[in-house]
Formats: sequence, C-alpha cells, structure tokens
Amino acid sequence: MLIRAENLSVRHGEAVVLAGVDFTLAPGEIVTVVGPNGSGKSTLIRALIGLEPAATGTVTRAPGLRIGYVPQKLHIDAGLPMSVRRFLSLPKRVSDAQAEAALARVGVPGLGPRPLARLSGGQFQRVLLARALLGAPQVLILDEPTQGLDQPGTAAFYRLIDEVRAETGAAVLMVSHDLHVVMAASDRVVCLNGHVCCEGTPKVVSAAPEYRALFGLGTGGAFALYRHVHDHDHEGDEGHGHDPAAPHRAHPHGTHAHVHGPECRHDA
Ligand SMILES: Nc1ncnc2c1ncn2[C@@H]1O[C@H](COP(=O)(O)OP(=O)(O)OP(=O)(O)O)[C@@H](O)[C@H]1O
Repeated sequence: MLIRAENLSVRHGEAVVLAGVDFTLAPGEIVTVVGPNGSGKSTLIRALIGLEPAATGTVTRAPGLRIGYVPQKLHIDAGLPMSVRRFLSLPKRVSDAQAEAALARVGVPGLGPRPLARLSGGQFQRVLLARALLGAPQVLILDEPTQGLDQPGTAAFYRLIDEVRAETGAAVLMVSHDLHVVMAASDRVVCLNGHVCCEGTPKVVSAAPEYRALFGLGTGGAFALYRHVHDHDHEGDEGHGHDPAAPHRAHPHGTHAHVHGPECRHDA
C-alpha cells in the first residue's frame, strides 16, 4: 500500500471538514475523488500528502514515497518573468535534456523558453504535470487538473494521465467534479461529502443512490439500483442491507460524523 488513511478526521478551526475517512492507494491504480464544492476533496488530498494534520485517525505513507503533486491552484503573477524552463528546475534543478523530454512527454515540446504567465490553461496544466513527472513519482496527485479546460482538452489530459500511468507504473490520485469525464480513466472512485459516501468502480459509484442524490441525478431507476446492489461485494457489510424501496438522501455537508464505506452503504 502506498498511502493509507484510517478513520481520518480533519478540522479547520472548529469545523470538522472530514470525518471517519478510510482510504487506501495501491501501486499503479488510478483513483478519483469526486464530490460537491466544499466536500473536503482538497482537504483529503492535502492530509494524505501530509500538508494538513489529522485531528483524529492516522495517515500512513510508504517510507520514502515519491509524490508528484499538482495543486488545484497556482497563481502565476502575469508580470512574473519566469520561463517554463526555469520553472521546471524548481525546486530541483534538471538538465535541459530532462526538461525537454518531460515537456515532449506531456505533449508540449519546445515550450521551454516561453514565459510561464503567458501559457494557455491546457499548456499550463501540462507544464505542471511535466514538473511533477521530473521527480519520478510513485504517486501522482492531481487536484482538479482539468479545471478551465474544455471537453476535448479534458479528455486529452485524462488520456495522457492514463499513458503516464501505463509507462511509469505510478499510482494516480485525482480530484474531479465530473465523474463522467474521468470514468474511462479511473479504476476506483471515492465519492466524498465530508465523509466517504460511497466508493467503488466508476460504474458502481455512478449508479449509487448516494452519488446520484449528491449530484441531483435522481435515483437512477430500478436497473441502476439492481446494479448497485449486485455489482460489488458486501462482505463485512452485515446489517446494512440495501432496501431498494427505501428513500435515499444526501447528507447536508458538515452534519455527519459516521464512518461510511468501504462500500456504498445507506444509513439505517
Ligand atoms: N485553510 C482553511 N481554513 C478554514 N477552512 C477551510 C480551509 N480550507 C478549506 N476550508 C473549508 O473546508 C471545507 C472543505 O474544503 P475543500 O477545499 O477541502 O473542499 P473541496 O471539496 O476541495 O471543494 P472545491 O470542489 O470547491 O474545490 C470547506 O468548507 C472550506 O471552506
């Protein structure tokens, strides 16, 4: 296991932003965290990296784990006279050949001399990815990497992530708002709303009542429920059987402190 969180809770001041989260990331897998605004996605990522302390529970990382992190926001001052090439040597100096190889790998060869502040959104995301890859990460962590990209740009970026995973064997942990665009590129999806609402393959999560309620998608119909109930293993889930006739509610953010998961459960 590369990263493991057990019963993780995180506070921001008085507010419990995450409660009772169990999470694991295994080598080579692509996991996407989805959830509405303010559901704690970035907080989870930051806690897993060690940038936020756990209020309760534990986060364990494999010793010496190399993490390549692409943060959600990186404000570049429009007047900043920094080239792409120089940026790639921060914080660790890399050779021109390494820099160019990384740029070529992410589909933006020759961008080195360009001022960082003048790149398009898609180019900038690729440069951030190139910089993360230069550290030969075992885990690539990307917080909403396609924010501001259009649909083709987003699809192309996820294809690139998939290629990088295939080539390097790095595990990938991503945050996204939109499950559907990441479906093809994710092995596992964790749906978050202050706690883990549901978790599983993209197919299972997209059909899960918790996910559908959270994103206002309705119940998904009897077939979706059937798939949800039967597609995954409920070992250890005794006493939480699914009742397709029962109403399913989304939980208002911040009012919950139960441990949910690891599979899609319903509250009693
Ligand atoms: N440094 C901070 N201090 C206080 N509260 C914070 C801090 N960072 C985040 N929060 C709060 O914690 C909650 C979770 O924020 P977080 O950024 O993890 O959500 P998110 O799911 O990533 O949201 P989004 O989709 O909008 O990026 C929010 O209510 C937010 O206001």
